[in-house]
Amino acid sequence: MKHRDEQVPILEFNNVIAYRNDTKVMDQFSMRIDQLQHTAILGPNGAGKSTFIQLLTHQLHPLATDDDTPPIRVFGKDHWVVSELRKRIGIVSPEMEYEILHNLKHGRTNGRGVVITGFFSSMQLFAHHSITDEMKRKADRTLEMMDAGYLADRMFNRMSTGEARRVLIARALVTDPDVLVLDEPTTALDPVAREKCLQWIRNIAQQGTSVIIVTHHIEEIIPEINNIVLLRDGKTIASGPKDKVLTSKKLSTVYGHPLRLKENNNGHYIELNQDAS
Ligand SMILES: Nc1ncnc2c1ncn2[C@@H]1O[C@H](COP(=O)(O)OP(=O)(O)OP(=O)(O)O)[C@@H](O)[C@H]1O
Repeated sequence: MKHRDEQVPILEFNNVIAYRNDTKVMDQFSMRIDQLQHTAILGPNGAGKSTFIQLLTHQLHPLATDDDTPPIRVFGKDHWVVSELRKRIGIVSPEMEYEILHNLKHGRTNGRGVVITGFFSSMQLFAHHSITDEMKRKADRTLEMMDAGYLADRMFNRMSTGEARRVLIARALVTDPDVLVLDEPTTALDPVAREKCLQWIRNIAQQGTSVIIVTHHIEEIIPEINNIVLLRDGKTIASGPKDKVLTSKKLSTVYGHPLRLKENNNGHYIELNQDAS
């Protein structure tokens, strides 16, 4: 069980304004995620989801506020040593998958090696990284937790997309983070791999790690998610408990098209209202 100060929110974004090049891509974006909440940040293409992740990892910085209130606080603090922050927030994103594969062109790394990069908050292993036996054992244990022990010695660029995704989730979990952030976790997975991936994420959430899923796929909202943030054009359209925010009306607003929210045994999905123009 993790030791946490349950009074301190995991994340607070207060009227965040952010630019990419000269374009304003976050415009007064506010939200809060408390400890023990599992959250989906949902929005259409271009809503600002990748921007949110870049702000979270300090790859991008928000504009300072007029009154010096910190626009972003993570675990109650507005200043972090990035490598320390990355150990407390495990992230899995398509960009990371791409970057690790790209780096592998310059060297061969197996599943264990990819997981070990999580200890160094890096995308590849360098000669100066001193890898301990305990790190190797922890990497193997974390892979086994994801039913991926058999991938420890397999080269990363010889894995299927589903296998690589599991290894990246293990990489994100190897430092026992408080929070796991998943950017469109089931993209490019076949239906079986997708269901398995969602089941592992459910297990992780049930074991006490806060999960944040950033996505435009309603289907990725696992039952454990109890907090929803709807994002469009860099602004918060709505946020709060799932039963209040995940409605046909609010989703129609966020996606800019009339639609109906449906639910079956597998979870939520949407149907477009074809009568609407
Ligand atoms: N480097 C950039 N320079 C200028 N504008 C950018 C840049 N990158 C993204 N944007 C713009 O910022 C806005 C938010 O983009 P972002 O990638 O965060 O959205 P997203 O929700 O992740 O989209 P998707 O679901 O398509 O990945 C978009 O309008 C996009 O065109």
